[in-house]
Amino acid sequence: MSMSGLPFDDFRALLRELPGPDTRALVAARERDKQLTKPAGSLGRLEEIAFWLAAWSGRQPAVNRPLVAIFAGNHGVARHGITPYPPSVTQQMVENFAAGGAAINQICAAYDLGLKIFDLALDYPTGDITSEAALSERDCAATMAFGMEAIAGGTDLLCIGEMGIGNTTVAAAINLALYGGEAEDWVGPGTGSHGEMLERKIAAVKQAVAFHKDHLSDPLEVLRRLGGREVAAMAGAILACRVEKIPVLIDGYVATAAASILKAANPAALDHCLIGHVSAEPGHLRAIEKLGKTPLLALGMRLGEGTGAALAAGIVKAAAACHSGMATFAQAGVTTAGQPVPHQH
Ligand SMILES: O=C(O)c1ccc[n+]([C@@H]2O[C@H](COP(=O)([O-])O)[C@@H](O)[C@H]2O)c1
Ligand SMILES: Cc1cc2nc[nH]c2cc1C
Repeated sequence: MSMSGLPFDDFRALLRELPGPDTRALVAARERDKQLTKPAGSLGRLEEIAFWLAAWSGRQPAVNRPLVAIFAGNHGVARHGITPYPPSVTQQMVENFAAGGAAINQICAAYDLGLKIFDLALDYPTGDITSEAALSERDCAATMAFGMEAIAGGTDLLCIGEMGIGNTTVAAAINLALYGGEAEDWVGPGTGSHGEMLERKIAAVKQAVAFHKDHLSDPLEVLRRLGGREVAAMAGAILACRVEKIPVLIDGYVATAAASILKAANPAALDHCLIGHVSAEPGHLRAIEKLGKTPLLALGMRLGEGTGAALAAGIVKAAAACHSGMATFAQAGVTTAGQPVPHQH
């Protein structure tokens, strides 16, 4: 997209004019569903998923090129001792993804999903959100635009994942800014912060939101000040999918925080998205409820790296396959529900 005026202007315009669902494809899917060889409604949520795919892809439900995108970033706030792992682990895990050794690699192989990793200036952590903005407006907008390019190679279902030591602190700060409440409502263990480390994490989130408090009514300012590069890129990718008619599965606590920025800017902005899995991170369910969504899976995972979304992609693939592959009653010569058969004694 071309950048004109202030760096955020194009995103603000895009967020105001988001395309709606394709009602023709939605009606066609509802009609087809009625004819499939199953009792009406018997595929439960799989039917809803098929309708959602139709509405937001604009065609008969199909998942032929599912893709997991992992965005990786590093965070200045990590210097406060708020996470048990050093920021160098972000780069090391990026290498592990490339070598095929991470959990997400195995899930992608098991479910036949593509995987792309986008590492975002890992040697240059974002600003420490407790005392400065994470990103300049120019950097934030450029990173959102970069995220929009994640789908350039083509996909028909995007799973949004991330990797970034310290980013559950950033996600908690975003949620506190967007939704209020107490820092304790939004801060959880992340990779394993407990005791004094968890107290420092809570203090950092409080301090960050207090420091930026006069600038948090604008969701893009929340992203720029309290977010990070992978968070901005995820927001951009979700937005690009809306424009390109690509349904989206959102992963855990951090990916949901990125999505929440868009929802705060336009209440309809996440209608093309489902939450793949509710993380064990305690604030995740609360954040999902704020979005008015119901996660597809609850497996007690708290890994990130797109794993929850990727597992849910298996269900979405199955929903599309049922909808598009099943025979109709007429094709299979199966009798439809009609008048009740007289009761025989
Ligand atoms: O997405 C989640 O629900 C989630 C919950 C806990 C941890 N993570 C991952 O753990 C990393 C951030 O944890 P932390 O403790 O360093 O903030 C980052 O790489 C995330 O992908 C992710
Ligand atoms: C090892 C490790 C793997 C991860 N994957 C996503 N976040 C992660 C954080 C750590 C620490």
